[in-house]
This record gives sequence, structure tokens and C-alpha cells, in this order.
Amino acid sequence: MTDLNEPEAKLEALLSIINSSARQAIAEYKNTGHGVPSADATTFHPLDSATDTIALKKAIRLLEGAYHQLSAILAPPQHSVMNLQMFWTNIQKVLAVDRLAEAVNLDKTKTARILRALSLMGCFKEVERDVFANTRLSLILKSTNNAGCFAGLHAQDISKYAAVLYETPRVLAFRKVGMKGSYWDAIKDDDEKRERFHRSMLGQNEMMGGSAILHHYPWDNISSVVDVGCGIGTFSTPLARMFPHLKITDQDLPEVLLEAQGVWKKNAPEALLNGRVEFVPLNFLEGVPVTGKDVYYLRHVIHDWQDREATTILRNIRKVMGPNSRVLIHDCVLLRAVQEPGFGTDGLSTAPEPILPNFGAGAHRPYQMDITMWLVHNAKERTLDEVKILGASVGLALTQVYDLVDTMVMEFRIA
Ligand SMILES: C[S@@+](CC[C@H](N)C(=O)[O-])C[C@H]1O[C@@H](n2cnc3c(N)ncnc32)[C@H](O)[C@@H]1O
Repeated sequence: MTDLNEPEAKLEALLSIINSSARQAIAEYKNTGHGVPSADATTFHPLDSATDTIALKKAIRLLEGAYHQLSAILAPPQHSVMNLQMFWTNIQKVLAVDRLAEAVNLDKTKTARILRALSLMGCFKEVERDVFANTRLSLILKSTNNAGCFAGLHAQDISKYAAVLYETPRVLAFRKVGMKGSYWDAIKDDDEKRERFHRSMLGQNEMMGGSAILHHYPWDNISSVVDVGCGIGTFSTPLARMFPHLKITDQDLPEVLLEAQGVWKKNAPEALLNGRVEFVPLNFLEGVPVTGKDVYYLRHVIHDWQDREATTILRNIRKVMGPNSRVLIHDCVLLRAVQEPGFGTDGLSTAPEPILPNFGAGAHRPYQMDITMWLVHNAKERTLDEVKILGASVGLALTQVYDLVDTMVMEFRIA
């Protein structure tokens, strides 16, 4: 058996993971019947818009984990540290590109410098000196795309908060840049900001592959779903379209529900017409959701809150649950980098050696979201054990975990 403590054996193992995971990803593309995307494709591949890409994402998580580890071992540390420094500035480059459409009088050579730097990573292609074409990667950044909207939000707001964190790590970055109250207070009366935020939630869902839960949870055996903190119905609108038997309740702050109704009218008018969806305003810190439904679903809600508020939200839901009700908490879950006695894996995947057990750089999206939650809400992503403790504190027990790679859906029932 190979001894992975041997430096060279470790390199060989990483190379072999890179090879097998890349081949797995290639097979996923080929399975669609449309072949693999080319490096400078100018249109999207059909798999780019699929709602269930778990197999592809699993392969990419291994690929990213292995190649980052391999290059960190082989590159001089002075080289790798530069990549770390680019962590936030990368996002700022996206900002420049996003604004490019409006900024017609941006200096031409400076514009070209930005595009050229981005093209190193496959975002734009320099077809001749100073002439750039879109690629599949630059197209997704257009502000008209939901993912582009999410990237824009990060570039414009989150990177500002990151700079504050750098200056004064002990403050809540969001407040330090002059914002009052909570993030939700700040966007409450600003229609444009709210619209941008909720569109970026659509983008986040596309980027993190959260819609896979539409394919993997047994929705056929469920009658009623409450989308708690539904936003504009990012989850519940496609759910209603895929499962016409479901009765759905959308609950969020009143101003958000008004927006949600407009989106439903456009995207799922049939559900409105036949009365399958109701809109019930809720402040989940102060009141309880509608009573006795089968599923209470919270996507990217619990991670917005510290433990005290998260517990209040769950306790309010627990009060109205019937004996067969379940709570589905859908968030990123932080896998542990070291195995610790007393903490099992709860059936969660761990990466093959020598990749770090939490997939290393392959898990950077959940870890990046964790930092974002800190910057914006002074909140966090959690480990599975931390979510279990939250549930147990209000009498809920974990019954099932659906691993969607970047996010997980954790099902809880009354303990
Ligand atoms: C990160 S967004 C997630 C939206 C949606 N679940 C999704 O996946 O796109 C969090 C949601 O919580 C809502 N929210 C914040 N504070 C709330 C409160 N006190 N009561 C009810 N909803 C609240 C926000 O309006 C927002 O729609």
C-alpha cells in the first residue's frame, strides 16, 4: 500500500485524483449528448443551466481540492501567497467588468489591462491585441444574469466590508461602513437594493446548485410546504411548477412578499390562479409561521443569524409543527479539516487522502459564504454538529441529510 507520508507518493496520489475527477466531469458533459465545452466557448453548454448537477459538482470539488493542493506543494510559497492575496481583489475585478457596460468613457488601455488579467483565467479572450471576445465565463457575469448580479453585489458591497474587516477586525464590517441597524433594515425602504439582493439570491442558488433538492427530496409524499424567509420565491416557484399537487405558503417580511407576488405572477401564474399558493407576512423573530404544515423549509435563512436568533426562529417553527411536520434547513455546511474524537461524519463525504478531509480548496464556496455571513450579518455558516445543537435546543432531531455538495439540506423532526 502506498505510504502517503512520502512526499512523492502524495504528489502521485493528487495527480491521480486530478485525472480521475477530470474524467468524471468530462463524462458528465458527454452524457448530455452535447460533448464537452471548449475553452473559449461563446455560448452556454446545456449542463450550465441544469438544476441537478450534483455529480459534476462532486467531481469538480475533488478536482479543485487536488490541484490547489498540488500547486501549493510545487509552487514557491512566495508565488502561492500572491494567489491568497487575490482572494478579494479578484472579486473587485468583476466589479470593474460589471460596470464596463455603463462606463463607456473608461480609459481604453486600463480597460484592456483588466480584461487581459481576467482572460488569464478564461474570462474573456483576447482575439487580437486589445480586441476581446466574450467567453462562457464572462457571459455569466453580465448583470442581466442572476449569477452576474450576485457577483456584482459581492464586488460592490462585500469587498468594501472585507476592506473594513482588514482595518478593524473586531467590528461588524457592515456597520463600520456607515450602515444602521441590520442588513434587512438597510434594504427595507430601498426598492432598488432589495430587488438587486433578491435577484442575487437567484444567482446564489444557481451558483451553489441548491435547486438539486427539487430532484432529491421526496416531494411526492408531501402535501404542504411553508417557505420561511422565502424571498421572492426563488425556491417555492420552481417547486410549485414541478409538483402541482403541493399547497405552498410563502412567508417573509411584508415588503418582500409584495415583490414575491409580482414574481409569482410572472413565473408561475397558474399556481396563483388555482389558489395553490398563499402569502402570509411574518417576522420570524417575533411570531410563528402558519400552523401544522408538512414541511417548513428555510434556505439561506439560519446562516444569516447568530445562535440566539437562529434558535428563536426554530423555536417559533417548532411551536406550530404537527406530529408529522419536518423542518428543512438548507445552508452551507462546514466540513471539518481534522477528524476530532466525538465528532462523526454523519454520513457526509470526506475527501480521499491526501486532500484535506473537508476537500480543501474544493470547499472554498461554503467557507467563503461563512466569511460573507460574518461581514454582512455578524453570523456564520455552521458544521453539522452545530446545526444539530441548534435543533436539539428547541426539541428537534436530525433525521436526514441531503448532501448537494456546496449546500446541504438537513431534515429535522420533533425529537
Ligand atoms: C438570504 S435571504 C434567503 C431568501 C430565500 N430563502 C432564498 O433562498 O432565496 C433571507 C430572507 O430572510 C428574510 N428575513 C430577514 N429577516 C426576517 C424576519 N425578521 N422575518 C422574516 N423574514 C426575514 C429576508 O427578507 C430574506 O428574504
